[in-house]
Amino acid sequence: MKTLAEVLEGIRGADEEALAEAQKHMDSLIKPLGSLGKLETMAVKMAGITGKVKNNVEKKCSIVMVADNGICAEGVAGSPQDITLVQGMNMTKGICGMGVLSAHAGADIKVVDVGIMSDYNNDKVYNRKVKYGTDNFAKGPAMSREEAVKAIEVGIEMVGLAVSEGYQLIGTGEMGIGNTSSTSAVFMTLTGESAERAVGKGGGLTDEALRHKKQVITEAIRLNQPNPSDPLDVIAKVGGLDIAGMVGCFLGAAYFRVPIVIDGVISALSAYGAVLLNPHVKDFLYSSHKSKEPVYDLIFKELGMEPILEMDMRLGEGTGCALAFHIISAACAVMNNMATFGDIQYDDSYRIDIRK
Ligand SMILES: O=C(O)c1ccc[n+]([C@@H]2O[C@H](COP(=O)([O-])O)[C@@H](O)[C@H]2O)c1
Ligand SMILES: Cc1cc2nc[nH]c2cc1C
Repeated sequence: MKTLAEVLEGIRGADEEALAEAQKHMDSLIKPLGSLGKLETMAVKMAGITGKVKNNVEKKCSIVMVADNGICAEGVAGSPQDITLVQGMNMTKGICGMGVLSAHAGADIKVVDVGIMSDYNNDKVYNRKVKYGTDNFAKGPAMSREEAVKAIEVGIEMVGLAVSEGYQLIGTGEMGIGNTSSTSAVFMTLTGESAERAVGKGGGLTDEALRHKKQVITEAIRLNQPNPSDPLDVIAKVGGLDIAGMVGCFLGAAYFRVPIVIDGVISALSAYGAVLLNPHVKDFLYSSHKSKEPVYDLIFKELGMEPILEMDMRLGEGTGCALAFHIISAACAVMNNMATFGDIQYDDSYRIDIRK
């Protein structure tokens, strides 16, 4: 099993030679230059990850980090806290939103208990419980730095396992009532952003409850004083085990050189955390849908990325990744299967490149 330190040390950026070769092949295909837009950039990006121009992403899975968040005690979430456990179990049966959409996309699911607050009987769950839910970060740190590192290493381990099983494309997912609070708290600390702009209604809140959520998060940051230039300190003090587990997935994907898809707002924040820990991680990231939770846009601006779908979704779980899988696979089909001008023996010198 890889440690966080080994992974941070071992991550390398995109394969520049493969990127250049892939761009050359893409530009030789029978179409106006750049006319397949993001499908082109997605297919070329894949080459930078794998080192190969042509890639197959048919074997794919989503890794779902399930954990409880102690901040729920403050009344910041509209859903009952035990939905975390209930949905975690439902995910192993494939009956929840992400289960149905993943099956539809031909993707497998790995459900990981990185911190559910209760015990259960389900051997389909990867039990990697770091602790029985985070502590309430309105009263003190959510967890210790060591626990945050352990949860990150769970994510790294799960991606390593998926890669050893032959998975070629990884999705991220989470289930953790209260985790839009930790997501906003981490982002506000890292960037200095205000609660007004960075806190939303998550799974559903009244306007009054939203005002309370903003207050609780602002106060919690003041109480814990996380160090904005130390992402691990921030994740430990005002983050969550679900977030830490996903940070580990993104770092692991970069280390093992496999493409990984960002899901909704919690996943986006985790990707941002991983990029802060090692900027090369960005070379391995694919976006999916734009989450309706307001901090999503702020995170994506920091990441310098754009979502590929706008579907008014805000369920999380890994639902957006399941949709993106179809499109990433389509991008690879373009690179793999379209003919070149050379193949059809047609002179392409008339083509004008109107890309910026
Ligand atoms: O992924 C998103 O963009 C997203 C936005 C809002 C809510 N969620 C899901 O809802 C839960 C968190 O919402 P909340 O209100 O309990 O903090 C968590 O289990 C997420 O899967 C997910
Ligand atoms: C049922 C349910 C499923 C969820 N999945 C993510 N957040 C959720 C919140 C609820 C309430």
